[in-house]
Amino acid sequence: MTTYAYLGPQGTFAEAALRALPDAAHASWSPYATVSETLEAVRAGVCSTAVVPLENSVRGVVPATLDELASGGTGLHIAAEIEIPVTFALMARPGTTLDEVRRVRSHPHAHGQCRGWLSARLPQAQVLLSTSTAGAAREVGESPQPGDAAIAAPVAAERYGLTVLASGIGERADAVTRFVALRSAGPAPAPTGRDRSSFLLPAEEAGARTIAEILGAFSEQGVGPTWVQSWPSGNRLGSYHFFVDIDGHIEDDDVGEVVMALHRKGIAARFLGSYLRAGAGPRARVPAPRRGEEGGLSAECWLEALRSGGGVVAA
Ligand SMILES: O=C(O)C(=O)Cc1ccccc1
Repeated sequence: MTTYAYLGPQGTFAEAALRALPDAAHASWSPYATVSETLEAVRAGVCSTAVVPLENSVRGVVPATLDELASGGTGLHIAAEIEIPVTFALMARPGTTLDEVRRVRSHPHAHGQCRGWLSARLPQAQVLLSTSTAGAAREVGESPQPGDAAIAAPVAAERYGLTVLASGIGERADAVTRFVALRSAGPAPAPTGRDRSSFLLPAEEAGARTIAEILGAFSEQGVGPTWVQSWPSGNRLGSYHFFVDIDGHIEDDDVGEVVMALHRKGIAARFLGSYLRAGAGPRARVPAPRRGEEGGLSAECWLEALRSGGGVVAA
């Protein structure tokens, strides 16, 4: 039986992501307060798999998760990815009205997606950060202070006895967050034909190479990265680790060729896992270069437009 650790407490989006995993109904789940503690539960052997947020379609990556993956000591591989829609509600203890709200607690990614609403409706409210949305809701439920509110998933209001004062307060109704399930490094699950693979190119390996050289190793094999993130190594300005995702499985020939091509360039990529990719889209591969000029500006005209200061050009 899988034993899941997830970014808790109950009512987080991470919990919703866990629920979406195929074996969730037959697994045990334990909430942890922070991303680090969630991953530590797996490293310490208390749980087999950790579910943590990786990236949001509006606010971008979750630094705590990338920090852990980049630190090199995780010894964890991605076993699954889950994408779930995220919608936000403002909630407070029963009896509190919107006019009385003085402090709004939430996860930084939730605050970041509700800035417009907060500045329009609660411009004077103090923003307080919590380690998760449901953590913020729980703090408000337990807080004796009047005027406290939280931004969280509507389900967290029920869980912590709060009243929803406003819902759908995020900037984008279609916001999505990508979560990953991480477990101890080991052989990847068998290829399905709809897989994704993740790699970390550590700063010390990428060294003086340009990003073009690094990404060239992928495109030379016809493999287009679907996700690239540079992440500061902390050593000095300009020293980055690179996270790269590609469609395909480590067992696939072209993915294997990429790994070998990187190695020949002196870059020992760290493998972060092959797993069934979320979404049913086709495998991403490098498109053929544009040859004709049909239906658009010629490449020369486009360059000329940019050189003359035009960013937006009517075709
Ligand atoms: O705090 C949560 O509920 C999480 O799962 C992290 C998060 C917070 C805001 C948007 C997406 C994920």
